[in-house]
Amino acid sequence: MDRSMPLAALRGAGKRYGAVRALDGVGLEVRAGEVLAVLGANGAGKTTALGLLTGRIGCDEGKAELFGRDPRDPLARRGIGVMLQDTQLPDTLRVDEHVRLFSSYYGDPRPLAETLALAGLEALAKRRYGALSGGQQRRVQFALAICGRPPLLFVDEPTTGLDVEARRAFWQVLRALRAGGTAIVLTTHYLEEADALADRIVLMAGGRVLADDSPAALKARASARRVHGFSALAPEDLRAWDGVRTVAIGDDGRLDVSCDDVEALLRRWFAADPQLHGLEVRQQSLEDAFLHLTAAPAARHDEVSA
Ligand SMILES: Nc1ncnc2c1ncn2[C@@H]1O[C@H](COP(=O)(O)OP(=O)(O)OP(=O)(O)O)[C@@H](O)[C@H]1O
Repeated sequence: MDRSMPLAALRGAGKRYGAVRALDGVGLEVRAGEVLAVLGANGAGKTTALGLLTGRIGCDEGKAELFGRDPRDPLARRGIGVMLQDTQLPDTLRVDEHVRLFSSYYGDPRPLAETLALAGLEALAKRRYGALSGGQQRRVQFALAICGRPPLLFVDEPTTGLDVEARRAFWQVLRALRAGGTAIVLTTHYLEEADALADRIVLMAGGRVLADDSPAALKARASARRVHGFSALAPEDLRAWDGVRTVAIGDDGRLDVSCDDVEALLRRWFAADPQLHGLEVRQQSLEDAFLHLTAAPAARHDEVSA
């Protein structure tokens, strides 16, 4: 396979469920060795995007690629490990039996002990799956996703419901896998998780990609300050100015401008619009940047990067 080719990609991908547009023209790429976090609120389309990339469901529009093939091609799927949100496994099998069985599907599986250790299951190897707690069952599902040494791992909201300690321990394991060359796509609701783990964050809302950037670049974007004010000027006027990053119209009708240099912006804004009033200046946090990006669609469409 061409080394510059992404391991997996969505290209203009759309998916409908009846009247619901779960995905709408989504493009994203997963590159070798990276951790890509797909971040978004409930219903943003994260699981659907993972479903298309892993071949569990097909696109209605656009296409999905996995190792340059259709993700539904078993040859492509052989190279991935997947941990979904809801996985039903037989209750009566023991943990080690589950892992052995799954490992037997792969040509070059990890040794059982290594898989159990990575998933934190050493002490639970002889327990029946049905006798495990929810968090422990998640660990078994994770073990099954990694036992085949896949070069590309998909994990759907892996830490939802885990306590803080278990979440941190899981992050360590993902970091170790990445250090060993595994590319990882994880979906999460948690900004902190995406920030802690990801090389790149794809932020989704309403079935669309709102941002696709490194955490550092997103933070830099968030380091801008926001100025709100009632103005006779149109958003397009301000967008053309130096140092203005984004302009949107807020719920209260004020223009909402993010910029690098507040003083320079205000000098120019007052000169162009002496009636400017209702001013408010705020520092933007990372949380703010995400809330702002995932705001109501009307505001979202208004927003254009400067
Ligand atoms: N099988 C389905 N049938 C009908 N609607 C569906 C189906 N799967 C997903 N949807 C809808 O598609 C949209 C996107 O759902 P999806 O599960 O991809 O979101 P998500 O970002 O993973 O959400 P969550 O964080 O809650 O898991 C939602 O509006 C959801 O209700």
